[in-house]
Formats: sequence, C-alpha cells, structure tokens
Amino acid sequence: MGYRDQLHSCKRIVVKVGTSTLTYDNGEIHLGRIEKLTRVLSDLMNSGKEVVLVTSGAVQVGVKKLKLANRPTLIRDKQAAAAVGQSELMHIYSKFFGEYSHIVGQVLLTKDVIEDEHVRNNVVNTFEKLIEDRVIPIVNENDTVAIDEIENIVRFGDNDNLSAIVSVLIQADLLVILSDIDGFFDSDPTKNENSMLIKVIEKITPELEEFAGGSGTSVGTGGMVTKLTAAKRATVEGINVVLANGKDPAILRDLINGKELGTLFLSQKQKVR
Ligand SMILES: Nc1ncnc2c1ncn2[C@@H]1O[C@H](COP(=O)(O)OP(=O)(O)O)[C@@H](O)[C@H]1O
Ligand SMILES: N[C@@H](CCC(=O)OP(=O)(O)O)C(=O)O
Repeated sequence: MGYRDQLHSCKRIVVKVGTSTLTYDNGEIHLGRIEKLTRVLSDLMNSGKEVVLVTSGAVQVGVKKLKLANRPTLIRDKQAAAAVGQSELMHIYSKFFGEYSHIVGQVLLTKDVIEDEHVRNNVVNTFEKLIEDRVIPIVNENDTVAIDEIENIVRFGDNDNLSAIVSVLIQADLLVILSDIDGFFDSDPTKNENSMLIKVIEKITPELEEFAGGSGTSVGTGGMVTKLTAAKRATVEGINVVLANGKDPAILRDLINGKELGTLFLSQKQKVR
C-alpha cells in the first residue's frame, strides 16, 4: 500500500483554510470558493467522515465590512476588524452549510488551551459533543486575546499551529492545510520560478526548515514557517498532514481518494486511540 492510500481510511479530518484562499487578490471575500468548500465538506460529512474546519479570514472580512482603505497594521485595529469579521464569517458558513443541511458551531480558541488540564478537557469535551451531534465545528483563534510574543516580536494570529493543536487534541487522523500554493517547495515559488514541489516529506529536518519563507501576500500571516511547525506538531503525534492548494476545494476529495497532490508530511508514529 502506498503512502497516499492510507488517506482513504481517515475518519476524523481537520481542514485549515487561510485568508489567501478565502479572498480575491483585491481582498474581497471569495464567496464562490467558500461555497464550494462547504459543499465538499458537507459531502465528506455525508459519506461518514467527521469534519472540523479551522478558518482564518476574520480580519480581512472585517476590513471589507468596515470599508477600511487598507489592512490595519496596529494590533488593536486588527483585533477590532476581526471582531466585526468573525460574526460575518460565521454567518456565511452557517448559510452555505445550512443549504446542505449541516449545522455549524463556533469555537474560538487560544493556543494556550493545552497548558491547563482542566481547560484542555473542556475544549476536548466540547469538540467531542459537537462531533457526536454531527455539528461541524468552525474554529478560529480568539483574536481579541490571542497575541503571541515570540522572540520579542508580537505576532497576531497563527491558525496553522492552532489547527495542529486542535488535530492533536481531538486525535484527528488527518490535517489538511489549504493555502494559495500547490504545496511545500524547496524555496518560495513566488520568489524563485525554479522551485520544485516536494511531494512527500518523511521527516521535517533542519535542512527542510531552511526552505520555508514568509507569506507571499499582504493578507496571509505565517507563510511556510508556521505551516512547517504545524506539520511537525501534528506528525510527531501520529497525524498525517497534507498541504495543498485550496483554489479548487474539490482537491479535498481527490486527496482522500489517494491522488498524489500537494505535499504529504508523514505521521511519525502509530496513533493509539
Ligand atoms: N518553501 C515554500 N514553499 C511554498 N510556499 C512558500 C515557501 N516559502 C514561503 N512560501 C510562501 O508561503 C505562502 C503561503 O502562506 P500564507 O501567505 O501565510 O498563506 P495562508 O493565508 O494560506 O496561510 C505562499 O504563497 C508562498 O509565497
Ligand atoms: N485569526 C486571523 C487569522 C490568522 C492567520 O493565521 O491567518 P492565515 O495566515 O491567513 O491563516 C483571522 O481570522 O483573520
């Protein structure tokens, strides 16, 4: 059996979608793509899979709703835009999933939920009950409070790592990160046209980490750096991770059917359920 064949039997799937996939180049919300995404995810649910969606986009949707001329740079301005955008984003997901008779539940988290056992258990219990009730949890960082300070640099939001944390907490079988790029390349393809796609990564080594650059767009946040740390976080805990292009969300179905698309980061251990 090839590496890709095992994806077919994945039952619990976390899908992360980034701002660049949810918006047009002009920053407006890409309703057609979100509609397709919800259709594919609804169909996966109907086929018996368990689906959790981790979505970015709150800041950008808020920027457009508030009719701001530019995406804000100040943290407080981004937080305010996210507060406006998050409710709009949920409205859109609820409307589209509702058309396919699926119910959504909003879960706003911070990455430190894993640090306290009591909090962690509450989060897991909420997810398990939503999944049991066939509700699709829609997760985003709680942008009002989620500010990371790494090496004295204040960073706002990192849904790549949040999606890995959620995948580990709920013991997902597969994490799919949908972005605006075909997968992980040996250098940033938006800067180097000779970059080569890496189809399978058996282990994330320091050499591979050197290939990861920042975001290529003004709306994206973490670029490949956060996607790689997320992939590491999930694969060491026994979860396969695929990074793929979300421009056509039907790719999700093809990936699960074993098609060689995107980059597959192989799980580093057998998962004990
Ligand atoms: N080695 C690499 N392989 C692929 N993309 C890379 C690499 N290094 C940097 N990137 C950049 O990362 C971007 C995707 O990250 P990001 O803009 O944060 O998207 P998202 O909104 O989906 O999280 C790509 O468009 C590309 O410009
Ligand atoms: N929580 C923020 C997104 C942070 C984030 O990780 O963005 P992205 O790099 O587009 O996945 C928002 O909803 O706008």
